[in-house]
Amino acid sequence: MSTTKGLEGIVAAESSVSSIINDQLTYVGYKIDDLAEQASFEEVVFLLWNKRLPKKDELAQFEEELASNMDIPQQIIDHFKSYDLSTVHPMAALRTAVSMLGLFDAESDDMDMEANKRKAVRLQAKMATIVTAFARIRQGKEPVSAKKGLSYAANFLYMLNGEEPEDIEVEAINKALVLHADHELNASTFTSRVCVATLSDVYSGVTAAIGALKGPLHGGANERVMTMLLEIGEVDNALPYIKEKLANKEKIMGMGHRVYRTGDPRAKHLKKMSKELTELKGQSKWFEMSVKIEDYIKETKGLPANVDFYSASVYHSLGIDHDLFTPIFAVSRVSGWIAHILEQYENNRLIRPRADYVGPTEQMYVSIENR
Ligand SMILES: CC(=O)SCCNC(=O)CCNC(=O)[C@H](O)C(C)(C)COP(=O)(O)OP(=O)(O)OC[C@H]1O[C@@H](n2cnc3c(N)ncnc32)[C@H](O)[C@@H]1OP(=O)(O)O
Ligand SMILES: O=C([O-])CC(=O)C(=O)O
Repeated sequence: MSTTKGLEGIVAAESSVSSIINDQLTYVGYKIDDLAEQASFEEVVFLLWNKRLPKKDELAQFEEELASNMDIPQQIIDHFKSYDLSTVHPMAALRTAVSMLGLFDAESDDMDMEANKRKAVRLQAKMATIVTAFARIRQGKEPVSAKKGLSYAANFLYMLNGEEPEDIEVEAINKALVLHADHELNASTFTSRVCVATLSDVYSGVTAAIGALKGPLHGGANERVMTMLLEIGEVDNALPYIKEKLANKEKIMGMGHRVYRTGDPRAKHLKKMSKELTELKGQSKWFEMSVKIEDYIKETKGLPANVDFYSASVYHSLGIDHDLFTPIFAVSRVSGWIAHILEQYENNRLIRPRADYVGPTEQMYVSIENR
């Protein structure tokens, strides 16, 4: 048997959720550039789940459904309060909380498609609340409930900070949520599909996906980009720092991609947002430093910046804690995970590849006394 390390280039599913063709990303055939510039996150979630854009009244109804499902069980809040939160990563808390959510959902194991769609709304709605409640509780504050009439992006910031955000902040979060919503068969989405292809439930699929997103080679890279920028400290230190990392054969976080060769089409939108926001907040050094790194890695290694690279300085300029960057990714990507989970259920077959055995053969068993 021949193997392809990391399953590179292997087509493992048919999907009509999103596509990457010639380095262009579309959601259900709509260009990411159009969606990033014009769509609300709620519109994009509707699109991914229904494979069409909503009409005005459908969108209003969907927004209302999301907004009215944002509260989370008090037991999850109490559970958060019971940890030593100084040692808990919010992605671990999110992974556990989503698994717990399944325990409070009477339809958790109902595999009917309509029941799965109802769970989808509840899960998408509650993800933002889980992340923001965790963030507040560890600061010794009480969680803030969602406010009626605010968009999903605005409510995320409202529940995080306890005050209504500025328009530009909402625009930045909405754009980030739109850009992160789906990405074909990335590692976490593949994980969710493998999980539910056993006919396990939606909560299991999403819990598994959160675990996969957490790693630094995937969603966890955005937090590490900020760690790197902080270590660099000043624009003039950027290139010596990067050269030393490369000399030590270390990877530069936020750079490179398994699929994109010429560039990640999402990065330019976040780059623009990063420039605007860092200038507005008097922190343009984070943007300038990022540009230096991006240019150098592109020139010397031919590697493009990925979606995680500029999202770091965008979130930092919004004053968001760095370990919440990956949870924000999850708050968006859960929409894509769910779209893929529903698609998997619709045309399911167990996902079970083979391994090429390279261990010893023909071993003789020796009893424990004689080893
Ligand atoms: C939302 C997302 O998940 S986007 C990806 C987020 N992850 C990151 O930003 C982490 C940094 N990037 C990486 O680790 C990689 O580019 C990945 C994991 C994204 C994709 O990698 P793969 O397709 O598996 O490529 P792989 O890791 O095998 O690297 C191929 C070569 O490019 C180099 N390379 C790839 N990415 C980087 C990087 N960020 N910095 C330096 N070198 C890199 C590798 O060292 C390797 O070089 P070699 O052939 O001389 O050994
Ligand atoms: O597709 C991938 O491998 C990683 C990625 O960019 C994403 O999940 O958004």
